[in-house]
Amino acid sequence: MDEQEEVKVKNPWHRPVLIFLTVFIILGIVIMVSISVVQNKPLPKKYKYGIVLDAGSSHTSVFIYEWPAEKENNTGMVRQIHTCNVKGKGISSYNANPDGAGKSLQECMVEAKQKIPAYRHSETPVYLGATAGMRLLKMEDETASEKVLASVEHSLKTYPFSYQGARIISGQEEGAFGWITVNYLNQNLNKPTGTLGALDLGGASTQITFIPQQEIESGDNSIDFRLYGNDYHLYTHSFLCYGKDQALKLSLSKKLVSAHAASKTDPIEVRDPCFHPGYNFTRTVQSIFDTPCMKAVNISSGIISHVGFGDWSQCQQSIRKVFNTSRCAYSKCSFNEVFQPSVYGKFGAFSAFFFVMDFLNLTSDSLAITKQKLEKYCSTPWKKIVENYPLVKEKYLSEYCFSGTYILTLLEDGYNFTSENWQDISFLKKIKGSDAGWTLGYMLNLTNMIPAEAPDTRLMPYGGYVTFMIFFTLFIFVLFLLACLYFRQSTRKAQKGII
Ligand SMILES: Nc1ccn([C@@H]2O[C@H](COP(=O)(O)OP(=O)(O)O)[C@@H](O)[C@H]2O)c(=O)n1
Ligand SMILES: [Ca+2]
Repeated sequence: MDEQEEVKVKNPWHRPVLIFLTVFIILGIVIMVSISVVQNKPLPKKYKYGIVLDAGSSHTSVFIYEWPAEKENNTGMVRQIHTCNVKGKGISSYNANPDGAGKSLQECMVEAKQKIPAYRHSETPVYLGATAGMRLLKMEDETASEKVLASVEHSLKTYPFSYQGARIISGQEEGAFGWITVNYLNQNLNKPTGTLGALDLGGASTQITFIPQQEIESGDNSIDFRLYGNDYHLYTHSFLCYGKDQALKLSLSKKLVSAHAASKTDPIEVRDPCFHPGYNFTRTVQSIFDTPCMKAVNISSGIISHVGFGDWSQCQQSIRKVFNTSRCAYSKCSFNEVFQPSVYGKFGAFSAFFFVMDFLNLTSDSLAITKQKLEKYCSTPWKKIVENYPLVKEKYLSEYCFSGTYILTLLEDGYNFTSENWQDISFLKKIKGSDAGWTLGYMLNLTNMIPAEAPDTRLMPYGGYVTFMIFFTLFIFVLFLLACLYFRQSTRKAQKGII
């Protein structure tokens, strides 16, 4: 046995074998690390696309979305890359000329073809959702609304995309998908953080959606979702006819009816505190009553003289008359006998809430200051307003005093916001570059891009994984070297002992 050990210690091949082994191991580690880096390198990003047309009461917008093909189910991955505003009015205005509705989409759809790479066209879904303007047309003339939808369907099918349907979405869908959009973009859905309520103001309807702290007493106002493994129980309501354009007609019709009762002049003069002093515009009675939101009235004169006198507090009084708050069959209501729990948490207010408040520079003041500023704005003479904003169309310019006052009254008297929680409302247009609105949520839902359960995630991110592998391999290598060193020393000791 001693003889054998002596032979081993004195073996002349011992050192070259050790060197060879070390080089071999280093080479092995280098190869292993290189393969792991190459293997796990992220592939060049490929994108997928989706198109949603928001056929609103006042106009149609085309939204193009993009997302990395391999990360479909991760939250916050879809982003808006382009919008196109269709020229002219909303599709519901083509009731007498349905073919025009489809044709109106042409320019924006051609633009969509240019924005999306051709190899993706055939797999890019296109959805059209129509909101309150078409809901009203359907109530007024169902055949006309079907013809308009058939016309936009025919038009959308002529493009190389994957047509997925054109339909009137319900008020609940409009509210719920707006809520999903803002919370998806804020990446609230897979975290235990609070969610953001959604306030959407259109021309013909308005939506309020949030997670309440109390029970939802009416089934129509309740919506349940399971998203990324969390259950959401939402309150939502859509008020048809309470978009800002329809609300203006409601309010004007009430003023017209009382002016008609009091005055014998022809045309009837309607004095309006919601329009600037010096504003004077001739309207037809028909232009106010051309909506199913009101019962037709028997007013002989076809013409009214609409005269402004700019008094904010009287304007608010007149607007309060369009909200019926006298009856409520639940523990609490917003207005028109609609159940609404107390508003709770933070809210994002978008669409016309933002356009109007942004124009009036009222997006970040307290409720008291907001009222003061609005009062001053409404009392500014019309001549001065026109001078101050030469680039804004007079029709839009004339309505901001009404719209601002309507927004305040809707939020305070309608939804029961107070000066304490006014600052919980953020007036916003976009979140991280994508418009707040129902379209993104609608597409995410229809393409199943928000899973009910949280997707499986990797143990560690790519960079962390590679770093870990390199350090771990080096660690093992160092251990190996130490072992070799130890082996060498112990054999030397053994050698000395023998000699
Ligand atoms: N730059 C803009 C764009 C729209 N708007 C208004 O925002 C509202 C958009 O409503 P909409 O067409 O989406 O109508 P709904 O179908 O949602 O009721 C209309 O009242 C437009 O006049 C605005 O005030 N400023
Ligand atoms: Ca809208």
